[in-house]
Amino acid sequence: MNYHTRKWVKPEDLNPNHSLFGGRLLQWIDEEAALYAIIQLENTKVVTKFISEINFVSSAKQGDIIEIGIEAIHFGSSSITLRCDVRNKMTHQTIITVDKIVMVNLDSDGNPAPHGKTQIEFVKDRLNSEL
Ligand SMILES: CC(=O)SCCNC(=O)CCNC(=O)[C@H](O)C(C)(C)COP(=O)(O)OP(=O)(O)OC[C@H]1O[C@@H](n2cnc3c(N)ncnc32)[C@H](O)[C@@H]1OP(=O)(O)O
Repeated sequence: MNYHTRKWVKPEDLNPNHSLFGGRLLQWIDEEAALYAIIQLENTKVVTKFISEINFVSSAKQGDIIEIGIEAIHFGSSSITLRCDVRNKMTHQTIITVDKIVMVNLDSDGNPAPHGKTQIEFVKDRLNSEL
């Protein structure tokens, strides 16, 4: 799993108990999943279809640095299924796990469309193959 994104937990990210607000974390995860799917599928019209059970394992507090990891676990016809782990950057303690996030590739009319992808690709390899 690659941890591409780091976040610094700030006062505006906290709940009334002064720990990281779960809704904020889910917002960050959804955006990270969308970015990951857009890059993999090479299409900016991708939406979140399904998010499986979410396990809040531990909390984060103000000042913590957390990192969001995403990996693709299945390539469907129009969909890509992702797994997500969020952990404390310094201690690697898990904060949240999401087993399945299904993102769907859309055409210009907003309908599901085959993406033609079958495996994880890296942008640097795509650029090298264009040389
Ligand atoms: C990043 C964001 O913020 S996006 C904003 C939030 N998301 C949205 O607004 C999406 C709203 N939903 C929709 O517009 C529609 O449900 C669509 C276009 C995504 C999908 O429409 P559907 O009629 O369900 O499409 P369809 O039945 O063809 O399924 C499309 C794919 O999703 C998968 N899928 C559909 N429902 C589910 C489900 N409940 N769980 C897992 N996968 C599912 C299907 O298996 C299919 O994958 P495949 O082509 O790889 O086999």
